Amino acid sequence: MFLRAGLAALSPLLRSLRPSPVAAMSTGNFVVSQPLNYRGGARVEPADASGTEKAFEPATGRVIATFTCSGEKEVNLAVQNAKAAFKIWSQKSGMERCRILLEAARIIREREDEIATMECINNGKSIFEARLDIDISWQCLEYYAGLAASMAGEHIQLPGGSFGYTRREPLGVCVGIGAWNYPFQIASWKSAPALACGNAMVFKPSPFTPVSALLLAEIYTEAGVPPGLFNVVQGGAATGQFLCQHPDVAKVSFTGSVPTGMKIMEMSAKGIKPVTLELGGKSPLIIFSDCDMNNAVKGALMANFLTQGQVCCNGTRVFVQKEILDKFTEEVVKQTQRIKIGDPLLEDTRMGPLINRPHLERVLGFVKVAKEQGAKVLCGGDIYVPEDPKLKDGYYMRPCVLTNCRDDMTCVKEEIFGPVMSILSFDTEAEVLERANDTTFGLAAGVFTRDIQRAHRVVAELQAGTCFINNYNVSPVELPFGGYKKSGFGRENGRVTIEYYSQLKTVCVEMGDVESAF
Ligand SMILES: NC(=O)c1ccc[n+]([C@@H]2O[C@H](COP(=O)([O-])OP(=O)(O)OC[C@H]3O[C@@H](n4cnc5c(N)ncnc54)[C@H](O)[C@@H]3O)[C@@H](O)[C@H]2O)c1
Ligand SMILES: O=CCc1c[nH]cn1
Repeated sequence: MFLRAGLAALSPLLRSLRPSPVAAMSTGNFVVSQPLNYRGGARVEPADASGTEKAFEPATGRVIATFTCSGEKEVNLAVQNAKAAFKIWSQKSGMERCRILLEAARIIREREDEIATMECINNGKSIFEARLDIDISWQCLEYYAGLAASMAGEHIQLPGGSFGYTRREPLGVCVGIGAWNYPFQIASWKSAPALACGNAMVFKPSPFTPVSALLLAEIYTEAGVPPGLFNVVQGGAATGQFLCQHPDVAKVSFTGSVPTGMKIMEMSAKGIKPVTLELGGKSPLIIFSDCDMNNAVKGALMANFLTQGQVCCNGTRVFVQKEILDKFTEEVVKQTQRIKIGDPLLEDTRMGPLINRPHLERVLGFVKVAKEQGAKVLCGGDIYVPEDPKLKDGYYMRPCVLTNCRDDMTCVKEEIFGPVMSILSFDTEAEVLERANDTTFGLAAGVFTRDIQRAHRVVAELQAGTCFINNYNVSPVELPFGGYKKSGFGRENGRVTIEYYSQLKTVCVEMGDVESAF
C-alpha cells in the first residue's frame, strides 16, 4: 500500500521524462503496432480467431490496424481471467474500490490529450469534441467511485427481536459491447458502474474503433485493479455472440442498433441473463414560437451535428412552430454553413469525416431519397473534399438541412446517423405532441420555449427516456440516460445504474426458536 502511494506520488515526474505520445501522433501517420486484445492485465494476441478486420483512419481513409477477431477460445480465456479477478475484487470494501477508480479517473485526466487524439484518429470526431468525451469519461469514473463506498442494503426489524437485512452484491462477469461513435466513453459508461459494484468486465469495442478501449484497460491496471478485472476482446458479430452465449457471463450491457439489440436480447434470454440495451433513436426537437431564438438555433445544431451527426439521441426531427419557421430556418442554415469541416485534429475543426465509406454512402443515399420524396435541400448533403491533399480519401460530407419534410418521409422516419436535420412545421401543442410520439423509437426529445408550464407539460407527455428543456445533447454523468420503446431499456449513468450492475440478497435472521408446522 505504501509502495503504491509512493510510486503514485512520483508518477507525474516519471511521466514527464517519457517522450509525449501526443507529439508523435498526427493525421496520416498513426499505425497500431501493439496487440489489441487485453487479458490478465496485459495486451495479448488472441489465442484463436474468428476472422480478421481492418480499422481505418476516417480522415484519410488509411488502414491503421489489421487485427484478429477473437474466437471462442479467446473469449473463454478472457471470461476465465475476469472470473479469477472477480474473486479478489468483489471481496474489497467499497472504499478500496473507490480509491482505485479515483486513481483511474486521475490518470485519464492526466492523459486526456493522448486519449482524445487517439479517439479523433480512429473515429474522425473533432479533437474539440473528443476532449469533451474524455472529460465525461473520467467524470463517470469519479461519480461511481463516489457511490462505491456508500452502496448498502437495508436493515428491517421483524417481530420478537428477529430482523432481516439486504446486501447489494455484484453480479459477476459482465459483458460490455460497444458502438463506434463514442468508443472510449461507452467503455467508461459501462465499466465504471460495473467495477464500482464489484463486478469484472469483458468489453468488446466495435471493430471500426478497436483502439481506445485498450488505453482504458491499461489505465485500470496502472490504477491498481487486479489483473483480469477489465479485459478487451476484439471482433464483430461472431465474437459478440461467443460473449453473450458464454455460461459464465452474468450480464450483458449493449450499445448499438435496434436489430443487433434484438439478437442480444434473444441470446441473453436463453441464459436468463439481465441485459441493458442502449439502442438507436429518431428523436423530436420541438421549437415553440416563444423560444429564445438564439438558444433554439444553437440547440438544433447541438442536436444534429455533434460527431458528424452520428449520435444516438440526436433530435433529427426538428418541429418548428409556423410563426417562426422562416426566421428559424434561415438562421439554422446560416450557422450550419459556417461549420468548419476538415482535419479532425486541427483545433478549429468542428466537423470531421464520417466513420467509413459505406456509412458515408448510406447517409448520402438518405439525402437522395429525401429529395425524391419531395424534401428540399437548403444546404449540404453532398461530399466535401478538403483542400489538404492528405485528406482527399477521407469520408467527409457537408452538414445538411432539409425542409418541405412530411412525417411519412424516409428521412423523418428512419435513423440516418449522419449530419442531416429534417425541419417540419406545426401549429399547436397537441398536434406536435402526437406527431413527436408517432415513432417506434423513444430515446430522447427536446423542447425550446420560455413558457415554463408548457415546457414541463410537454416533456411529461413525450414518450422518451431522456428529455431536454431549452438545451440538447448535454450529458452530465449524474443523470440517468436511456430509452423508452424500441430505443431500449436499463439506464447508464446516475445512481439508478447501480441497480443494473448488482443484485439484492435478503437475509432473514431468527432471534427466537423455530415455530415448526410439524
Ligand atoms: N442508446 C445509446 O446510448 C447509443 C449510443 C451509441 C450508439 N447507439 C446506436 O448504435 C447504432 C450505431 O452503432 P453500430 O453501427 O456500431 O451498431 P451495431 O448494432 O451494428 O453494432 C454494435 C456492436 O454490436 C456488435 N455486434 C454486431 N452484431 C452482433 C451480434 N449478433 N451479437 C453480438 N454483438 C454484435 C458490433 O460488433 C458492435 O460492437 C445506432 O443505431 C445508434 O443509435 C446507441
Ligand atoms: O450516442 C449516444 C449517446 C452516448 C454518448 N456516449 C454514450 N452514449
